[in-house]
Amino acid sequence: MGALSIRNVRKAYHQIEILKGIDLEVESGEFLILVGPSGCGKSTLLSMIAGLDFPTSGQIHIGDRDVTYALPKDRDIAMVFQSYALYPNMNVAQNISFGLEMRKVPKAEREAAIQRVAKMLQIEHLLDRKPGQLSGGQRQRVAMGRALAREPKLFLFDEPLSNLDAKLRVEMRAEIKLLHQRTRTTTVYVTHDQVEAMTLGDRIAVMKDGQVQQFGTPDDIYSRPANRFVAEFIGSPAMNMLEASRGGNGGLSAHGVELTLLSEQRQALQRASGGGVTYGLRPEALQFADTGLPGQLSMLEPTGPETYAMVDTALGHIVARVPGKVTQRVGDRVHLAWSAHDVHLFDAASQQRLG
Ligand SMILES: Nc1ncnc2c1ncn2[C@@H]1O[C@H](COP(=O)(O)OP(=O)(O)OP(=O)(O)O)[C@@H](O)[C@H]1O
Repeated sequence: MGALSIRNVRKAYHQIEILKGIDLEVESGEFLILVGPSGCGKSTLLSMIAGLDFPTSGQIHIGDRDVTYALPKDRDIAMVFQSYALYPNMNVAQNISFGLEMRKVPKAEREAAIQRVAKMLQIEHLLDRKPGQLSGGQRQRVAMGRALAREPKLFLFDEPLSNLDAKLRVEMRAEIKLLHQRTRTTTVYVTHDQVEAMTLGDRIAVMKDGQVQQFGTPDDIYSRPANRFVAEFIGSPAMNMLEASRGGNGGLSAHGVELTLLSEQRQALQRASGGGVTYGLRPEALQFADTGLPGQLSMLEPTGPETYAMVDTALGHIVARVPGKVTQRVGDRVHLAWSAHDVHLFDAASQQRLG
């Protein structure tokens, strides 16, 4: 049995089903990401795992215990929220040890836990300060310290970095990753940020409308998105989607342009429910070349290490993400080239992956 099992969990509020049968098995020590657009039910699912609310049906097991209807205090979990929820009148050391005190942990053990956690998070010099005297990042670290002090079975994070500025977010993201590598505590982490999802997760559950669209490693999700929604949600800029149709010769064409395919992709096309197929190309799969799909450069967005180039082609606007600076200028005629290995095919009607 895994560290956390979620079995056919459904939740309705006022007859509206918010979670529509969620199944997830999380292994011991794993870092699971719940990601999806606003309102897809990530936080609702996390509250069921935490015991802040109960499912309408289904079961939740932590280890071999059925905790579906157990209170939060009986689940051996620790939560870190986006609002740090520190006690303003207590100093950092007291904030860290408060949960232990409530559980009647002896003083010597509490002191040892404060030292262990403070060392791990490098906040030893802040132990006497009140939350009001700390920066956002330091407060977030204290909030994590409080959760870590208990050595819980399960660590739950609800968008813990969303209140931090961009630079601090990147730093704290790396710290959370290091912390997990050190403690190997099973973790469930909610975010709507795909970079956090890809960089932190051992596995990612991509959610939409109360359902898991795909559950896999970051590489699975990026390299073999299960459907069009996952393909467009993960990756920035988003995957280019070209509407194509099956030609008489077993291939694909769009606006009279023949699209490159591998032989296994031609075979996969036979699973399409109708004639319509969506041909997906990630911006990073495209290069400027001497020959290929012609188009006109309509916009350039240099970011420093790479440039996003918008090209108007017979197949529509296509975004290419090319390394470094580009020598071409807006208005120039260019050619786009790609390898058939980088093509993703989706059934236009069902939006499911074909190959
Ligand atoms: N207690 C509640 N009563 C009624 N509806 C609720 C309740 N809690 C959540 N919802 C609804 O459930 C849906 C999912 O909400 P949830 O907070 O889980 O989404 P989320 O994916 O975490 O979104 P966000 O990224 O915006 O936090 C929303 O439509 C929300 O309005």
